[in-house]
Amino acid sequence: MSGFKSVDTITDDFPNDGKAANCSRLDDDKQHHSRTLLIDNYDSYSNILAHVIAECQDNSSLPLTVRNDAISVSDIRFLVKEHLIDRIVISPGPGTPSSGICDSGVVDALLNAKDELVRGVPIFGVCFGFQAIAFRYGWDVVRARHPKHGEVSEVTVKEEEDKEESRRGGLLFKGVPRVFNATRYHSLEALFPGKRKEAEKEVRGEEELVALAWADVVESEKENGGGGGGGEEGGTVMALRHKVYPQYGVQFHPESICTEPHGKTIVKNFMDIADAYWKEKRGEMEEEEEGNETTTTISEERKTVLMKLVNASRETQDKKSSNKSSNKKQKKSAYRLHAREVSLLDSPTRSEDVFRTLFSDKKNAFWLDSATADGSSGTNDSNGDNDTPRGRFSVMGCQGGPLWRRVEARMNGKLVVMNNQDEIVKSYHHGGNGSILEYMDEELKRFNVSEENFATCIVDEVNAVKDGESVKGLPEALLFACGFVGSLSYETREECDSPIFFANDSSSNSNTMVKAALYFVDQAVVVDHEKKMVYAMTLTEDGPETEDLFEALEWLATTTLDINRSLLNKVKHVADEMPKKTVVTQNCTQLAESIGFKWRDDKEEYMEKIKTSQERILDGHTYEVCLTNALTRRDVGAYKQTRHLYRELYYALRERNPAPYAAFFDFSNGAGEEKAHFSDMYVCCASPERFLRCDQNGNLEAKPIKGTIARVEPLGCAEDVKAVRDLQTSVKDNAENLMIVDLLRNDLSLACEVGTVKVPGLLKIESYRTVHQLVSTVVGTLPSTSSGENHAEGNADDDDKRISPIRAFQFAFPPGSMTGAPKYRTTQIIHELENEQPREMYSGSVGFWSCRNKAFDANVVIRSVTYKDGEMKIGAGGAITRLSDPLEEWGEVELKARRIVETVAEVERKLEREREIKDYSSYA
Ligand SMILES: C=C(O[C@@H]1C=C(C(=O)O)C=C[C@H]1O)C(=O)O
Ligand SMILES: NC(=O)CC[C@H](N)C(=O)O
Repeated sequence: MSGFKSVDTITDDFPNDGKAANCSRLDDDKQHHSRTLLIDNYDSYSNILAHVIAECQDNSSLPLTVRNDAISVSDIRFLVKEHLIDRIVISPGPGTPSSGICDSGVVDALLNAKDELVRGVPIFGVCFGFQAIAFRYGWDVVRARHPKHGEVSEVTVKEEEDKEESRRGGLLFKGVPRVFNATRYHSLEALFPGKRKEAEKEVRGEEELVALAWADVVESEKENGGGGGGGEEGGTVMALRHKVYPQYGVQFHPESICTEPHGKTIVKNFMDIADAYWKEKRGEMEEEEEGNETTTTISEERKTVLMKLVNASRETQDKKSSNKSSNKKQKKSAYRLHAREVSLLDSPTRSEDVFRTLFSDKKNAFWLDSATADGSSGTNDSNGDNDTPRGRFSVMGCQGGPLWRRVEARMNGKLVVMNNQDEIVKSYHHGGNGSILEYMDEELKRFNVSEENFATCIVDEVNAVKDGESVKGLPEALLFACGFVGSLSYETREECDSPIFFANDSSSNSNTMVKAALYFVDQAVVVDHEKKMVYAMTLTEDGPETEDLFEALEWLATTTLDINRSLLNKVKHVADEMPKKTVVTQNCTQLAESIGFKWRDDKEEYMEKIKTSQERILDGHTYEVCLTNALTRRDVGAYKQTRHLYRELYYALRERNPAPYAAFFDFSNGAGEEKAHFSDMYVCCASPERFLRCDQNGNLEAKPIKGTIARVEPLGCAEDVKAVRDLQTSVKDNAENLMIVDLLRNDLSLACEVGTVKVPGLLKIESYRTVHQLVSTVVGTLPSTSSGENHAEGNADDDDKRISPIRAFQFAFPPGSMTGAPKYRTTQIIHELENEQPREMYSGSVGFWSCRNKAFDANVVIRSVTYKDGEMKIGAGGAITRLSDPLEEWGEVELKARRIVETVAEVERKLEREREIKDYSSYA
């Protein structure tokens, strides 16, 4: 597998980048502050494990986390000797310990270290880590008889009291019921060598490991603790310990949401065992080490690097706690938000009317559309299981005022920025590596709208609100206060922890591909569906009455007039023109082909790829693969015609497939400079899935979807209700979802404060026009310094140290529901299976990144049709697990693409008819 870093380099992209190194030894009182080294085997659950460890450590400090190829045994020896670490946790991970360095990096050498100092360090291995320990002591690590991914099993713990273990300060399972539930993610298992076939049996020394717990135990074996050492006729070994060294391992995942609360107890028990061990051993070891100065053989340079990491992780923690109370003075923001409001009360007006009246014929129009909440079209057809509103605000606009920008980033690092006069103001390779996320972060820092400004933003009432209170100021729940809106492609992942390797790197195709298309918006219209209000807002430079300010106020006045016009001017809706239901007898593929589309992988090819994905799963390389396919069509139409088509397409799509995170973007490129520098694109998206939202206070929320079942007409009938039940009880769908929930917990953990990552909603049903979905909610909170008042300070030094909301986005991107887990390895597998084809906007994220404290709300781009430079594209896919049936998965892909394909077919038919009538009348 390409892309793995070498063993003896510590990566500079380590998230805890620290200050200048300080090689001094720790003060004595900190010395025995148990420090854990977490070796991350490129897993997608390591960050949650880090949080669990932090919760178990005295001062909630995070472990020192290092990838398995970024540290050497000599490094570890140095850290132990300097009392900088005194226990090691080996994370889960893809692959097998039997592959040696390839999958396990330093782990293999660590477990095989000869010197007592390193051998003596207490070690706790999780899943891959567990298997690595077993492998080290001669067990076999082979394909499991009962592979499980995201499934919860009963684990039975050996009951007898173990004197040796108690001596070390307690048992690994102290306080855990004898039989408890734990989540498993493994394809391989550790088998006791004695159980191997006679012919293969090797002569080995005394057994060094003791099995402590089992799963998959048949009833008759429960009596004797689960089948001895584990083996063909026994259960699957779930926990082990070494007889002499304080080394422990568990095959299940203690950090999974479904192993709570026992997972944490087990980790804490390991910590206690390690503490007790050191109490007894430190003195002894030190004496031995006295005369043995040769054991740490790393260079001064290397020591500096290691100290930098240690200090950085310590600092992160200190910073988190100390900055909480700091109440630094706010520097005044240089930009100001102005707004006016129009009431929609007593009016049947919908956001579609507002968009059509104000922006339908405008250049660079966009619409972040909470379509499910939009008046009559928004039949919020949830079955009541999850009644929270799925989208309260819609944001729309077009080419705006003096601060407005059009931005496009390419894969080759090029960034082009155009102003509202159609002049290119910037065209460069940003920061040397073209980081669009960095660019956005910097710009949002510059344009920050302080909380004070947001709260006191004067909102002129246009229509006095009669009944009920009149609203003063913008609603607190509104995160958007101008800022970036747009679309980040799936390939933006190259700026995240998900490197891309194109075999044909030099091909101009991969280089000039659009990575991101955005507008920096300084004028926008916001519809509040809940309060039935419309706001026009604009961002201006703060200061005395400038011409810009005058123009901004004038824009507010004319825009509110236009909004009023949309109240009177009842526009034609798609709903009025199109049949609600079409009777199409062709299947999705036939229909798509009949209008000129072609799948990238036809049914046979796709099913073959599903099988390959499953092979990779069974080999232990991945637990779940979100595989996707794409329908494409070459479509070079006249500019005007294309613009018209995509607007009509979007109106129809939102009507026929209302979704809470829907969006329309006109990224067409007109003429002149714009044509010369920008791609010609449209995004029409009816996504039901929120990727990530961050509010003004740094509270993050992800709502991953996994589990899809078709609805049965008439909606709500007994069969339709049965479909909900089937989805709720499906082992496969529940497992898929749990895997992604744990993945998202992991992805939020990297940025969030320890103890804040929670799952307030697990496996809830949401129902849409054509499908029921299983949805979960994962939340977390950024350290308080990263949000709130401090942003306005503009103090670069301070700001750089904080985890900005965009960094949190970057840590979590690409959406885990579109990759599967573990993300790092799985995205590589996907890249290979999808013929190294970029997914482009599909699978990426559309949303806003606001000037209000960098709050953002971004979806997962699915159920979409996109257009770029002459190609129309509809992506669709689904999560593949060991339990997937290839034929059913193909059906799911067709199901997801179907409504989009139907909509394209219908709209084109309608436009064709209109053209014929027009031609006919002009002829007549
Ligand atoms: C890949 C798609 O959807 C993703 C996969 C889902 C699933 O496997 O059930 C559900 C929602 C999305 O996260 C798609 O719609 O194209
Ligand atoms: N979660 C894990 O660590 C998995 C370990 C190993 N790759 C397996 O599949 O069994």
